[in-house]
Amino acid sequence: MKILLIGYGKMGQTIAALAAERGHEIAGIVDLHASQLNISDFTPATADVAIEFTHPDSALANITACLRQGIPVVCGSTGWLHHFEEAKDLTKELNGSLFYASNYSVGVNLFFHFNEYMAAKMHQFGGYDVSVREIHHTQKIDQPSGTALTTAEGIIRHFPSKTSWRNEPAVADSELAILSERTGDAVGTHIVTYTSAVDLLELKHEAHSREGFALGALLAAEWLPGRKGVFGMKELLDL
Ligand SMILES: NC(=O)C1=CN([C@@H]2O[C@H](COP(=O)(O)OP(=O)(O)OC[C@H]3O[C@@H](n4cnc5c(N)ncnc54)[C@H](OP(=O)(O)O)[C@@H]3O)[C@@H](O)[C@H]2O)C=CC1
Ligand SMILES: O=C(O)C1=N[C@H](C(=O)O)C[C@H](O)C1
Repeated sequence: MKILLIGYGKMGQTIAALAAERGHEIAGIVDLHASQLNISDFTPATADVAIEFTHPDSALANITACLRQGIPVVCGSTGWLHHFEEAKDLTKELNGSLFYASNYSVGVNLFFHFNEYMAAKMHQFGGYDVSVREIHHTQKIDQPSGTALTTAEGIIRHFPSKTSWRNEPAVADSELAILSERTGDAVGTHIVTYTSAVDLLELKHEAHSREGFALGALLAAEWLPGRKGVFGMKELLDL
């Protein structure tokens, strides 16, 4: 497959290396400083699919440009989801193909699945409070992480005494605290903690490298072409 890489930072470079191992060709690289190319230089004849990992402020514009060029796009950038409805509407209007995941790691998507199951069970038995903690490298721009937000949304859907989240210790019982920590080059850790008067239960995912994210993004890129609409890891992994 010919893959257009948009963003050639930590993720773009990890994906490029793994794409080569999987026999793919890099059709081109679009990056703020590492390349002079633009998305408008590419068409479906020159790129089968684009993979976008850039910045919260550029994700929507990059997705829009790919959709306008008719190139299916796999987006991994986080921190832009307040624009997700616009991206969905444009995908529909242009009969395009968009894949989005706040986290492409297969392990994290299993974590999301177990998180929802656990929230429902913990609420059913009662007596527990719940919080979310995420730990990332100091270069990370958005806070809380996209993965922590997906986790929080999963809890709020299944644990009805939490109705909103707050990115600091909770003030009201109905608030789900998401605590964010930035340290060194931590790749990404997410922990859900339930505490009661008598015990503590935790669900934790810790990424050891970026290769799990890169593999998931490539699996999505291999799966997306030929499918029209907006998709995510639940469809890809049949979770
Ligand atoms: N969904 C997932 O599984 C994962 C998501 N992410 C998310 O992916 C994004 C990128 O992460 P990461 O690779 O670690 O970040 P980096 O900062 O290492 O890389 C981002 C790259 O994008 C470039 N860039 C910035 N703006 C644009 C633009 N408008 N067009 C093209 N390129 C641009 C940057 O250039 P320059 O450095 O010159 O500014 C940089 O090379 C983040 O939002 C992060 O949260 C990360 C890991 C996994
Ligand atoms: O910026 C990162 O590094 C990561 N971002 C994603 C997020 O915001 O959840 C996924 C992963 O945790 C790494």
